[in-house]
Amino acid sequence: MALLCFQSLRMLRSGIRCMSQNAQLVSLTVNDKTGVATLSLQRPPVNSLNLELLTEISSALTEATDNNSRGLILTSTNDGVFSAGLDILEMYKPNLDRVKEFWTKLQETWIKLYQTAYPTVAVINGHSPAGGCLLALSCEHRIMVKNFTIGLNETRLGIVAPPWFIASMVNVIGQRQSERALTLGHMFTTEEAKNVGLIDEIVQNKAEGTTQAEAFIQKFAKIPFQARSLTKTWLRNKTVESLVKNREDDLNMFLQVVTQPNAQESLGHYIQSLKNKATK
Ligand SMILES: CCCCCCCC/C=C\CC(=O)SCCNC(=O)CCNC(=O)[C@H](O)C(C)(C)COP(=O)(O)OP(=O)(O)OC[C@H]1O[C@@H](n2cnc3c(N)ncnc32)[C@H](O)[C@@H]1OP(=O)(O)O
Repeated sequence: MALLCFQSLRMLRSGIRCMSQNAQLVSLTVNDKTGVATLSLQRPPVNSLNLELLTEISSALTEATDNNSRGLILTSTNDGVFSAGLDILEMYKPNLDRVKEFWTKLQETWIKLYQTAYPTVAVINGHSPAGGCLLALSCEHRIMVKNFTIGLNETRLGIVAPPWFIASMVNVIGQRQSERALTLGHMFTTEEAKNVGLIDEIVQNKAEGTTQAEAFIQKFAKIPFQARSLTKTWLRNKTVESLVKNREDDLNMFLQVVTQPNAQESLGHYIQSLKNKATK
């Protein structure tokens, strides 16, 4: 409690204000001097994206919009894992109603993040596989701490990245590099990611990443907000519309793929391998 009060006091002094008071799996703060919001994922141990975390991310994005944020930094409270991607337990031996709700919330969260009017920067302060990589790809700028990995590794799990995951990657690194990386399920090191254009900057730590992220957002200070946001909408519209118009088909395809006996078997082995690794 004392620590909480001390932290709140320190935040107030630095002009940082807490938003999303009810959120538990994310924290949303805003810097009152710059209007930049910071959305931090905080679902231990690895920020795997389950229904509840996605729900809180989605609400936080709306709150940042309602608060007229000038920009948003997406990061993790875990220095080591940005996000482990989708929570595999949501897809393994799933309850049908819940898994439908889960996928629908993932679609909604991606659509919102991909289309925010304000500039978005991912400060990737840890590993970022699959769904974690998707979150980062959806931002406009990616800053990554050295010595971690990022990529769409779905094929390694015996599942496939949906077309909108693929499109998000192609829009950043192009067809050729995406084809090579996604079919192999390649996880790029920070340096490889920079070389291929998957990330924009390499930093030593999260604090440096945050400073750089604020500098990126500051570049838009003199650009009229609406002109910027409409340009972004038009640039990204084709990608988003292809999901918006086919959400039901996409859900059915997901259910079909993920409930295949082969996919379930692969997911089961993968969960076991993660558990074995964790107990070593
Ligand atoms: C329309 C077309 C059809 C579409 C079909 C499906 C499309 C699906 C699309 C996307 C899929 C995904 O996002 S799948 C998730 C992929 N993620 C991964 O492969 C990452 C796996 N995790 C790791 O590699 C590591 O955990 C880590 C590098 C992220 C962190 O390593 P660290 O050493 O710090 O932590 P541990 O490995 O010890 O893990 C701790 C703890 O967390 C559990 N864990 C890890 N990842 C996940 C996860 N993604 N979901 C659920 N749980 C996860 C791990 O098992 C450990 O648990 P225990 O402590 O209980 O042992």
